[in-house]
Amino acid sequence: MNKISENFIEHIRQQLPCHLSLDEFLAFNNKPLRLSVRVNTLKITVSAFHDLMSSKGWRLTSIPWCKEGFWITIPPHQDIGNSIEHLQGLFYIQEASSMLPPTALFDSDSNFDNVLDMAAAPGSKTTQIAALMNNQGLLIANEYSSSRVKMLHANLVRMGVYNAAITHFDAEVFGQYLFEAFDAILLDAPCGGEGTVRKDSNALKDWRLEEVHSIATKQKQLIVSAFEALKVNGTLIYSTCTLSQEENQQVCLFLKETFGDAVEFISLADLFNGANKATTSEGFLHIWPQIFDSEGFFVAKIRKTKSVTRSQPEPKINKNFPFKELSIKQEKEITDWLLENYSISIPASLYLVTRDNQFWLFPKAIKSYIGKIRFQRIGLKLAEQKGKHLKITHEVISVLYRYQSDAINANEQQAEEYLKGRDIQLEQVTKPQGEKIICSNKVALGLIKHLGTKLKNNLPRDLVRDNAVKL
Ligand SMILES: C[S@@+](CC[C@H](N)C(=O)[O-])C[C@H]1O[C@@H](n2cnc3c(N)ncnc32)[C@H](O)[C@@H]1O
Repeated sequence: MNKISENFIEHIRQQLPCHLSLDEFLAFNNKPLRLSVRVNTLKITVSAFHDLMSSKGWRLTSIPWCKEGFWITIPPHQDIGNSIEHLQGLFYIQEASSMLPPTALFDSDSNFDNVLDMAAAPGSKTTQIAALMNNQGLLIANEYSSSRVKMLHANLVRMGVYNAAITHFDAEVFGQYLFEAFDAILLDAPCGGEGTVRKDSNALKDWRLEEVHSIATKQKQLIVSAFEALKVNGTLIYSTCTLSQEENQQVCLFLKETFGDAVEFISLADLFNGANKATTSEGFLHIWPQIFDSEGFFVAKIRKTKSVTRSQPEPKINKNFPFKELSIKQEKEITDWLLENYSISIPASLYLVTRDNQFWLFPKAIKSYIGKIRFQRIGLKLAEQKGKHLKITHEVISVLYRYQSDAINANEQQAEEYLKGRDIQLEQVTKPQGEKIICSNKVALGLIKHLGTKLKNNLPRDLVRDNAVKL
């Protein structure tokens, strides 16, 4: 039994809609969650993924609000988080209700040139948004916690994202630094996590109303910042994995009180078949765990109908940007090197820059944001100059490589060995072939050096997984 504070039960009794039963709510909070994954269409199609994983004994059931999302039943003892397919970024283990905010943002085939994800780590929704943008335009992913920035970056690389830039701020700064600058913003706010008790049995053990109020104060500051950073006609999604109205409806209503009719709530009642079962009178989705047998969640969709007054003056612009664009000649040299040695073409939406002895690929759409805010990391690190030679990075292989017949296609045993950081012995001795890309299921794993007798492992040490496993 999950420990649920009596104070919380009393509090939620007052807020539970009258057509839902408290007993059922408590019973669902003690039910294990259904396992769900989202297919990463930047690396594999849904149908190819379906075929691949069915062959490993998975049964996939579609999630009604996400075309790429599936509840899965899997054979016992499969460690899917350490599987080759997971480490390759073919899928993200993501709770079904957490797929809703990006779906709500990209509803009715919306296409955005620039998106801000204000509280992004570990990146489940950032990587979902990048896939919905098909890696085009610009996706700024912000995270306040330093250790979580690292996870965010690792997930962006694993999932093959190249249209992103990472910032590392308290998200309150965006309204001031990037006023009315984004077509679309997701504020997946830090919250009390009351909807997560099915995966975190202690989530409701020490619940206190004062904490709810304190988090709600922060959420109000963050939603105001988000709204100020939104362009006119832009779309804001506000979401949480908590249930109290203080952190949900009341935060959105506070935004409306602050900005009046510049704030329009867009109803989510028709987002998917059955959404109306969880829709509030304002058109928000308030997902109680028993409605769709999921985590508890809240999603609001907000449009900005007109410009608002800046609450803080425009800050001084920082002109010191250490990266320089390449000359046409240098750019051609690097592009040819990449194509000839690794069969990688640079996508048209990226451009090359250099700093010290490094070469990077930035999304072109970043140009209008440079100097306005400090970035932690932009795009992809491509290569480093080592003497006369260029050394390619693992991240470029992982993100940009598309299968070619001259790659080494590892079998599952070899792929597992490779991800464990081991060399792969060859059954037949052949002529050494030098540096090559090794793939599994035609998706890159990384680099090896073909020595004739074995494939020398060149996976970066921080990506070695002792527990990597073939399913
Ligand atoms: C609900 S989680 C985000 C989950 C993420 N969107 C995902 O789908 O993977 C909230 C995140 O906000 C971060 N955070 C907390 N305070 C913040 C602040 N003031 N500004 C920006 N991010 C903040 C937390 O560290 C946490 O990573």
